[in-house]
Amino acid sequence: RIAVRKHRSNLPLPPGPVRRPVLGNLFDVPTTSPWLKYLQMSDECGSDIICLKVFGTHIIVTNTLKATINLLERRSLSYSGRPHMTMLNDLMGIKWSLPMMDYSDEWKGGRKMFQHELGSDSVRKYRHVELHEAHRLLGRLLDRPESFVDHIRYLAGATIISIAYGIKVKPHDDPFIKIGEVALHVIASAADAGTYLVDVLPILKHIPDWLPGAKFKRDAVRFRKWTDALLNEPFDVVKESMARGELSDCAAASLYDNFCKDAPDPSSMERVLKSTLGSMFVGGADTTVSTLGTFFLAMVLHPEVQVRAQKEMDAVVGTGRLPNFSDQRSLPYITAILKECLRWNPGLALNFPHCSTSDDVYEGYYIPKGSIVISNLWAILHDEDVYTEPSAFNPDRFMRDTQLNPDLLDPASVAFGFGRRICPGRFMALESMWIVIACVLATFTISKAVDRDGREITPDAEYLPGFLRHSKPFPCTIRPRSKQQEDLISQLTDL
Ligand code: HEM
Repeated sequence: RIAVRKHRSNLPLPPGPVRRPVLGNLFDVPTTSPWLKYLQMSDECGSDIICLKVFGTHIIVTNTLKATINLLERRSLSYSGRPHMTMLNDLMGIKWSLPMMDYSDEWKGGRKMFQHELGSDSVRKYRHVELHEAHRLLGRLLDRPESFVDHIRYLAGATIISIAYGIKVKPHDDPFIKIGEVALHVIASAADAGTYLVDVLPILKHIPDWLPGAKFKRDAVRFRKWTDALLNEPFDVVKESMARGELSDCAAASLYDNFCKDAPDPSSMERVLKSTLGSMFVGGADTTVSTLGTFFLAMVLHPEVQVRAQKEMDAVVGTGRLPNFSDQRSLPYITAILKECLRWNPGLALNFPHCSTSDDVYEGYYIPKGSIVISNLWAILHDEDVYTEPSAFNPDRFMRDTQLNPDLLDPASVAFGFGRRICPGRFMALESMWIVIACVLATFTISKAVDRDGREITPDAEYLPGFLRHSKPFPCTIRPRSKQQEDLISQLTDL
């Protein structure tokens, strides 16, 4: 049943499921594969924008590119806030981080610093770090191919820690990598909508810690140790290196020189610097893991794609060296694979929620101030009017003749969000993922694992629950393509 409700503004809210008294749509908020359920609601309502109401809060979901761009980009001034999440912001104290920060001058200061280091041009100065970490990944894949997911996670952490803080992590068991992994894990579990009742009823944050129902407060104390460590510990190392005059070639050094050194109020700029670096760490340590995991899965399931990619690689790079960034233009099919990974199984199926900061009217519907606005990225990236057979993994869709087709919607313009809150790490993420995919395809063949009876194991291509999507663990075989490729890796001097 569909409800069209008149609001006091006299205009209807966007349509949505019928509301129950008091609880509203509490039981209509989907917990599994919400992107599919929201799309279904949208079809049932005959509207690309729908509304659910939970305890007085309006949740607006945009299911098409048109509606998303019209709200989050064309009216970005009114749609760039973030909803307040009591568990993360107040109890775990991560309101210092850019993704959680409200639209404010402090947020603008952090974005400016981000842009200064990781903007489309400036990010190029960190290519040597991305290449170095890609090489280290190859070495690890040679030694312990079965742990490929751990290696990708290590790569993501090591890359961002090096770029942000100039810290070269240890080859194994690095304490900063550990901090990143645990902090990201606790943030992800606290961010999952519906995990903590205190997010729905913020008043609960005042109940005493010892009450049986106050487990969330004890969780928050435990979690906060890790998120505080993420913010403070690498920054302490930066300060020590700076005091010794040894900090260079990283975002911390460059931002300190450009924003803090001669600032009228250096200590307040240093606070922004610290939280910006922490935001790089938070944003960068787990996101690329999701898309690179999808890449390994896709290669196992689609050997024909891998064969074609390796043919392109051999024709351009040959077999006597590894690819580097200067090969990018000559390797369009490798780029097409990355685009298809972002589209086929986007890291975030639903965009990080925005919050509207003024009343608005869109296509005759009333959108009240304070609404939570969620864009259904998965629905946009699986729109069959744009991408034929959207559930198929087919990088060729991005090719025209032998080049990239500029007319097909680039998944990167969707998967990283929209408007003023668009992911500021996207250029770095794209560069880092591209070089990893290129280096892996140049040196290894990824294929199905076989069971004890010699039968191939086909992964079921399922994903774990959570707002950041990681594929369920699957076995696969990762072997060097030839002795020559194995030697190329063993001879790398920067491992
Ligand atoms: C495949 C990799 C990645 C994906 C799919 C991704 C996706 C996203 C998305 C969808 C958002 C929300 C945008 C919005 O609200 O409209 C976001 C925000 C953000 N991302 Fe990424 N991201 C990736 C990598 C990174 C990296 C490598 C960094 C850091 C270097 C980063 C840092 C951030 C930050 C700080 C925000 C919050 C921005 C704000 O609220 O102003 N991300 N990302």
